Amino acid sequence: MTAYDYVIVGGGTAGCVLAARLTEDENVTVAVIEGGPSDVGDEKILNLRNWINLLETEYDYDYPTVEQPRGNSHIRHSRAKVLGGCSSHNTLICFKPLPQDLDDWGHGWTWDAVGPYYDKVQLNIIPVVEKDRNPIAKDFVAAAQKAVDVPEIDNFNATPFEDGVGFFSIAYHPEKNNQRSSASTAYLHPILDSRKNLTLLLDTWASRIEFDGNRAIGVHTDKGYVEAGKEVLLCAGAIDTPRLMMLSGIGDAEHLSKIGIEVKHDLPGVGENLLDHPESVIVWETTKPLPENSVMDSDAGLFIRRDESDPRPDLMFHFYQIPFTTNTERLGYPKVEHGVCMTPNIPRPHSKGKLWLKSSDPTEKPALDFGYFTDPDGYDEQTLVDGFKIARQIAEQEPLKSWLKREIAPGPDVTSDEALSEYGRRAAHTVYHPAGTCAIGSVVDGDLKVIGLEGLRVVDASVFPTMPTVNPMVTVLMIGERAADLIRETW
Ligand SMILES: Cc1cc2nc3c(=O)[nH]c(=O)nc-3n(C[C@H](O)[C@H](O)[C@H](O)COP(=O)(O)OP(=O)(O)OC[C@H]3O[C@@H](n4cnc5c(N)ncnc54)[C@H](O)[C@@H]3O)c2cc1C
Repeated sequence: MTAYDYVIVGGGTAGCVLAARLTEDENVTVAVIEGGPSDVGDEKILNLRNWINLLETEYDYDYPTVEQPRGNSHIRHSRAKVLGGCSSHNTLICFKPLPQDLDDWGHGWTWDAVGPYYDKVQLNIIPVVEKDRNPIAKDFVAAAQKAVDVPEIDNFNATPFEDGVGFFSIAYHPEKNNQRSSASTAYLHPILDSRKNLTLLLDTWASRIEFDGNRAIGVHTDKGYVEAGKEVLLCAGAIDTPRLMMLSGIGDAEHLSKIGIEVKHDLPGVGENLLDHPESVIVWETTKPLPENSVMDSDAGLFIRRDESDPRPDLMFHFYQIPFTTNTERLGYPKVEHGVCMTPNIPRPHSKGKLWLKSSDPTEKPALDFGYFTDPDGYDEQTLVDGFKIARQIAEQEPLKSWLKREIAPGPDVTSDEALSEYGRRAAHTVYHPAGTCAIGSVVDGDLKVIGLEGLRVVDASVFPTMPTVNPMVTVLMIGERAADLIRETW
């Protein structure tokens, strides 16, 4: 058995940041327990455009959902099993959170306190460079400006925006064959050989946290026990962090007792508040094959603000220069050889769900109920309906219009709000942003310490009390950076 000052569970997006920052002090020892393999030299991971081919492979924990009576029960939730976590597997679209997104959080997590951490993030975040700007994506940007009267945005991270269209900022290296700039490549690769105080325990699965009274003192894994002299830091992500906590007896006492887990600490918020960005899809066949150039086939997007009482946008679209037809093909719509799609999503959904354990078996995947489209005010489904209507306005506008041969799904005959909602919910997908299941204020305090216990913090997307309007990875990186400072304050 070996002891370290800090034991990090999960070498993912936040875990890599913490590991790198804490080991800047050579007197501090850190072990990272990571369920997946290294990404070093693995072209399948490092080649950003290959992201779509990683779904449902050995790099993906691939979580199903429970039946979604008002949504799509077939969604597979991809979660990466590799060093760098989802930042090694995702599309690396990078957004600084909007100020109000953080001001909503409380407990010391305000824009003023957290915003400055953006400047510390080490990923190579840049607006898509000219060589990667596909002509049809450019024409989408031009058409959207005209159709819905929004400004073109050159850099979404320059200042907070209310609405707009443009190419995304993406963490990548155009000079290195468009390689991914992930939490692993940016924070760990440069120090892997030199930091003797950093130990990576790869292909190792954490199954239970050990306690001495109320203090976390180590972690049991499939390869043995790892002792933590100072703290255990949970960075296993919004599904696996609450799962590990519950397997360790931390969670709703009634639920844990029912499945035969000895209750260590009654904390009903664990696994509650399961958030996501749901989306749907509208697909067109194009008149001809498209030019090839791109960073990762979804390089541009649009934000719309319908509610003028809030400065933030409330409807977002990704524009794909490939037909993303996983869900439409299942519904019987044709597969097309050349096509594009727009995926309207709900930046601040009103529906939310929860996750729980089906049994005390640590190998059994938890039950995920996102509660998609269950909000009683119908806000979420109306957002998709509005999205389809706006998408069609854009498709009718030159210069995009002449690329498009026909609408494939849902098809031009589907026009009523009811029919668009029905289609939109059945073809719904996830933007792959689960969060919120160990929220600040209910499971952790403002220092990210698990409420009522010692020596245990959560540092990952689980701690979001509410969903940021924008894609969340940069927010997770900023949480990692701030957590490192909160921990260093105790030295
Ligand atoms: C396909 C896809 C595309 C996405 N695209 C974007 C995007 O373009 N922009 C954006 O902002 N966001 C995107 N996201 C979301 C974003 O990547 C995540 O919100 C963020 O990376 C989550 O970070 P995390 O640190 O919470 O968890 P993760 O990065 O998932 O890290 C968790 C780590 O813990 C490890 N782990 C889990 N359980 C255990 C255990 N018991 N023992 C040992 N190790 C364990 C995992 O292997 C993993 O490495 C995408 C996600 C996916 C899946």
